[in-house]
Amino acid sequence: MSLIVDLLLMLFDVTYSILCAVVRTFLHPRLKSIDGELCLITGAGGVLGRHFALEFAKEGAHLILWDCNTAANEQTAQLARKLGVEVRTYTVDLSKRQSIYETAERVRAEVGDVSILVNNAGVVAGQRLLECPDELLERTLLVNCHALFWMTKAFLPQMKARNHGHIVTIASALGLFTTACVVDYCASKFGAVGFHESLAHELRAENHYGIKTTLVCPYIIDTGMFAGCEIRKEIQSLIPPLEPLYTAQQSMKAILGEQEMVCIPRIMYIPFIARALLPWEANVVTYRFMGGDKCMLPFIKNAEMKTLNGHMKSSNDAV
Ligand SMILES: NC(=O)C1=CN([C@@H]2O[C@H](COP(=O)(O)OP(=O)(O)OC[C@H]3O[C@@H](n4cnc5c(N)ncnc54)[C@H](OP(=O)(O)O)[C@@H]3O)[C@@H](O)[C@H]2O)C=CC1
Ligand SMILES: CC1=C(/C=C/C(C)=C/C=C/C(C)=C/C=O)C(C)(C)CCC1
Repeated sequence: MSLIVDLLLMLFDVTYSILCAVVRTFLHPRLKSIDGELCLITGAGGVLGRHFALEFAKEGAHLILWDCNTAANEQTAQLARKLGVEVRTYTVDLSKRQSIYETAERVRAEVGDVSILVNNAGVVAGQRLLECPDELLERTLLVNCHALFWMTKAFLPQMKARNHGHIVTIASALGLFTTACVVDYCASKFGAVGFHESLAHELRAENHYGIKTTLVCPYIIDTGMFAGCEIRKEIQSLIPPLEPLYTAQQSMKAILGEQEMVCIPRIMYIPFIARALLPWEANVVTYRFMGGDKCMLPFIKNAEMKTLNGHMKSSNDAV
């Protein structure tokens, strides 16, 4: 008898959550205030990280900015301070667990408890598997995936103690479906998606309803990180690379609306669902038609040129 009651309740909850999601899609959800909250952003010297810092500052959040690039991080801090919030910067190597734990300890001692954690820093090797040095492959996994464990272990305990906080994972569309020549990146972002979802379940199972989680899965963003990556020309005009500011603003809407997951643009839900529903070969031919199968080849060429020129990525002066 209790099974039938539970089943009916579950079906009611399923219907209710679908209706809520549909309503959310068409109406503007209520956005929470984060005025005065302490927000930590990793990769804050980078293009998207800088936009996040400025968007959070506009909402009145005080900032802790982490990056390995001290100069770029300071530039972000200067821009954010002009918006009237307190900003502290920390130089940290996210590929090193000890560096994360030591810097987290400093943040706790010097500033206090972080209530919003935005795991944004990310890297990509930009080479074919067999041509890529092991260290570069390993770095992608360490920065994009392992760092999520150490960051969360460092800052979640204080959130739990107050039953208040928000953990944001900047993953990727390539954490939901894959393409060729980005094995390190896809493995790390699939890892990030799995990490994020399991953590969200863990918090729910423990009734920590005050701690929110948001997973952000963007398509190509025009930041330079994936410079050259392109799909079939005719389709590219239908799905152009995202503007970094637009990506940050869409992500903010999801974060402040306490949305669990967002694909940017929304059309990225289609290849995500198709990957699960269609046979493998059906996905292969669709990708081939859309130029998704070889989209990384010009990007790899680009990355090779940059390596030959002695630097791995273009500058961060886009903001
Ligand atoms: N660009 C795109 O097309 C997309 C990006 N994303 C994701 O968005 C996030 C932001 O990307 P984007 O702004 O484009 O990238 P950027 O390269 O502009 O920014 C990344 C920042 O992280 C820093 N960083 C790299 N490695 C470390 C490390 N070991 N320790 C500390 N900081 C580090 C970089 O420093 P440095 O400059 O010195 O390397 C840089 O400042 C990433 O997670 C990325 O995977 C998701 C979808 C698409
Ligand atoms: C594979 C594939 C596509 C191309 C996806 C691309 C090019 C994604 C790039 C994402 C990046 C660079 C993310 C970075 O984090 C389409 C045409 C959308 C749909 C068919 C399958």
